[in-house]
Amino acid sequence: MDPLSQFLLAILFFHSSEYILAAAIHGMSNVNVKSLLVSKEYVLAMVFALLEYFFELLLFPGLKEHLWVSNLGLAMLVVGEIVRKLAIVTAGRSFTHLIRVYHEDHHKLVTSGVYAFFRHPSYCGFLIWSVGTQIMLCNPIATVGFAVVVWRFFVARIPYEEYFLRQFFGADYEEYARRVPSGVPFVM
Ligand SMILES: C[S@@+](CC[C@H](N)C(=O)[O-])C[C@H]1O[C@@H](n2cnc3c(N)ncnc32)[C@H](O)[C@@H]1O
Repeated sequence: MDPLSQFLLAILFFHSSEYILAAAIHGMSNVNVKSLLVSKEYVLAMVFALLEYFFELLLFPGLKEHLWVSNLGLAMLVVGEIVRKLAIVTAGRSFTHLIRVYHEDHHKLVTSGVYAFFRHPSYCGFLIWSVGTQIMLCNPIATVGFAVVVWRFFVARIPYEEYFLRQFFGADYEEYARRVPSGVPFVM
């Protein structure tokens, strides 16, 4: 299969599986179109990626013929998808797409499975997945762009999320955070 078809399939699989998992874990009545995780910024980024792909295919076709680069991107995409989905399944009802700011009884601190290796496995997985999509398309500009934008997004999000996790789980979260790395590069 060519990289463009793989890219379109990867996007379709990622979003439909996010929706299906959210519905399976939280119930159909608790999911809506937002569970597809498609924001305006995200659509713009993907349109930019496609424009770069077609522009370079037309002007520098040789750039798109590095099979090993495409396969490296495909491998990253698969690894990222697996890490993220393992995180969602492991955290179960504790995993919500929106960051919880109030504690609910069924929200338990998860420290097992992939959470024993990283505090933010789903973010780590998404970072690998998103950069992998661009390496697979042999898109040099979008590869750097996606890495910087997605990384910056998580750099801002993680302290906010952990502020509430510390409020909910106190010393247990402190001890967990001391022991387990974030999983996102350069985030302690
Ligand atoms: C989109 S999920 C992301 C979870 C985690 N940051 C990750 O990358 O796998 C965000 C929700 O997960 C919850 N959460 C994050 N880490 C958690 C943990 N170790 N145990 C339980 N809930 C957690 C947060 O309270 C938040 O509502």
